[in-house]
Amino acid sequence: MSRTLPNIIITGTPGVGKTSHCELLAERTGLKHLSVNDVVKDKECHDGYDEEYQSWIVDEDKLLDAIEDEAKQGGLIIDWHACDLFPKSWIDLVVVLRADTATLYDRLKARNYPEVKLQENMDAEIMEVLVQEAKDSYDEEIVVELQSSNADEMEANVDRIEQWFTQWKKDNNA
Ligand SMILES: Nc1ncnc2c1ncn2[C@@H]1O[C@H](COP(=O)(O)OP(=O)(O)OP(=O)(O)O)[C@@H](O)[C@H]1O
Repeated sequence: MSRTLPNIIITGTPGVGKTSHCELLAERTGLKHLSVNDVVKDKECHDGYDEEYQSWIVDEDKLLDAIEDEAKQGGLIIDWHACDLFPKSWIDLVVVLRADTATLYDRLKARNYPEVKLQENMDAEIMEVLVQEAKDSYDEEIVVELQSSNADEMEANVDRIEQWFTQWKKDNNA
């Protein structure tokens, strides 16, 4: 069964602005902001908490089971710092947000991240880990890389994704 609404992944290194983009986009489009972090916590899709990294150890199979029904219906904006776990057939657009390193450093520092986690995330952004993961996991034509270092860029990104959504609906619900 084909979806009447698309599923969009908004991904990128922690701190690039995924949540901020998803919230704004959800308001504008009526799509549902699916914070994977919240699903992992609320539906206990994890094997415990890693104190050193201060993050959940995600059980990907449980996570996929938890969101499968909703994803198959469509209409989700999936907010997560990884993208390779979601089946290709679920996904219509993958947005990889980027931020310049000085900006990202300040954002992560402001969160009081443990040093090891801060360094790992900075390295991931510099090495373009998420861009590569997205390109390796999905057809290149559905992967878009957008800058998110300031408010103007965020506004322009949300406008652009909203336009894509309007076009998708025209193309798929004729
Ligand atoms: N384009 C932007 N312009 C200005 N500030 C931004 C922008 N994007 C994010 N921020 C700010 O950076 C901080 C981190 O943003 P946000 O929580 O949206 O990132 P995230 O990618 O969702 O992080 P996480 O993966 O940890 O959930 C917030 O304080 C947010 O207001």
